Amino acid sequence: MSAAEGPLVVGVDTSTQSTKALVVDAATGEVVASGQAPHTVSSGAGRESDPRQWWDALREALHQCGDAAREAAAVSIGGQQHGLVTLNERGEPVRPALLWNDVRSAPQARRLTEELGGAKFWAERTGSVPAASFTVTKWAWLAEHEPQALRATKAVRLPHDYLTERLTGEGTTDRGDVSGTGWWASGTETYDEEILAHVGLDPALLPRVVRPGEVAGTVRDSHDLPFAKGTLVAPGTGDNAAAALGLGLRPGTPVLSLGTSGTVYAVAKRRPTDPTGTVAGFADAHGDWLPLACTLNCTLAVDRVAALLGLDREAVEPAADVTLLPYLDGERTPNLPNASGLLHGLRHDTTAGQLLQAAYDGAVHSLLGALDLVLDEDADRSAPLLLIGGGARGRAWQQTVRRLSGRPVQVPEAKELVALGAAAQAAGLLTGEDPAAVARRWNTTRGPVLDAVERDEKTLARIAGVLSDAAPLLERSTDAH
Ligand SMILES: Nc1ncnc2c1ncn2[C@@H]1O[C@H](COP(=O)(O)OP(=O)(O)O)[C@@H](O)[C@H]1O
Ligand SMILES: O=C(CO)[C@@H](O)[C@H](O)COP(=O)(O)O
Repeated sequence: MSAAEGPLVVGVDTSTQSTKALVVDAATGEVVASGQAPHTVSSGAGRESDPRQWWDALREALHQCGDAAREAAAVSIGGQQHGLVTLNERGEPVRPALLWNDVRSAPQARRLTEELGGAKFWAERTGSVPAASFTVTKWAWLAEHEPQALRATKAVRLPHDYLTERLTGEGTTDRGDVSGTGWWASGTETYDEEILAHVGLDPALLPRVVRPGEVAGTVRDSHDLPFAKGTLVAPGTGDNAAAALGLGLRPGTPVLSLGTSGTVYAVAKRRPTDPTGTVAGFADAHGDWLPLACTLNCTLAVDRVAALLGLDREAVEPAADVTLLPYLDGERTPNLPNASGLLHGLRHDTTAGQLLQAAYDGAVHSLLGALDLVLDEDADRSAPLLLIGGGARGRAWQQTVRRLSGRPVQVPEAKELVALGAAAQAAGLLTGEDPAAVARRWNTTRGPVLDAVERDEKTLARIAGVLSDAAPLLERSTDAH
């Protein structure tokens, strides 16, 4: 037996690149054991993963946790948002999942927006104007390109739903993750029958939306994970909503997450409805809202630039007048799904380190541009930004965010805030507490605060100028994609 004070809970983050599992003492928040296993994502025009890999990675991550995982009294799965998982009558994937960063459905996003009353209609109805990331556009893409796969589909799930269902045997989701589908009406908190009918998706194929604090099910008999039959399973949620829980986030505190995606968000009491489409009006996993802006090019794009230059990711030099828009995967914020990377201002004396710094600047510029839009008017604009995700460990990321935001930056010591948030949700099931209050009790935001420095307005203005002048080029796709 472990020496934990309280019951043990397991929190999982099944994100784009890997699945991470934490075994956490529900009384103290101490991480008793952890594990991580990678997934593969297809390259080329699309971004797809086989959902069965997520299960295998979960099994491997739990195996790394050793005996502690066997003692878990409750478990919760947080996962990458938006991915379209299509299952046949046996619950097997019909085809690989289409992921959030697959921009092939950009034409469907444009078409659906126009066909159903325009951007304002979508923002009012679902909280968001659908971009290529949203599940509804992926379903429309499948209908057009693979009608046979559509016909074989007997259940539609999100990534976290898929794993939860394999644990419990029941098709469930939660309000946080379902709010990123494009077929959930955020005003009424129900599936939107008009939108579903428009895209030819039978609501019977969709999972039940479990309420915050409700049990999604219990671990069933036949599985190959170390959990005992009957272990409680929490609703789970999307990864950003899980991190919000994991930080015990209160309204108005901004978060910047640097992972495969870059995201900026805050908890809000008011339901977001941004008709420009910059801010997605997600629900959180708690009963409030999570206005959020997301970029497709963050740590992977900058690491790629470093690799091309043959540099360590920390080998930056002050960026001079060179601008690099690192839109290697197309971009969502700003909405340029066909874009590719763009370099401007290269001179004989430009160094590789300056080019690398320019990539960081380009990635952070997009996120900070959306920061004011996700905050309510009464939010304190001088409060520290909470910096999380794998990139938050990097000094170059930290310094770039400080310089371009002009705000203090707090870097929590806790590394896996998505998995911690899932663990807090599982703990809340056992104790009846609000999961965000559990996370506050665990003191998950503890970590150094880096003072504010003067905001680098010159660099921000230069990047904005290149972005605006290069608009026609950035809207054009290259031949290969
Ligand atoms: N010490 C570090 N400095 C900078 N970046 C890092 C560091 N450690 C990990 N990363 C970056 O973090 C990314 C993974 O972040 P993570 O939040 O786990 O991603 P995701 O949840 O999207 O799979 C990797 O792409 C890597 O570039
Ligand atoms: O699409 C979004 C948010 O809308 C992404 O944030 C995904 O949820 C993927 O997350 P990571 O794998 O980067 O954590």
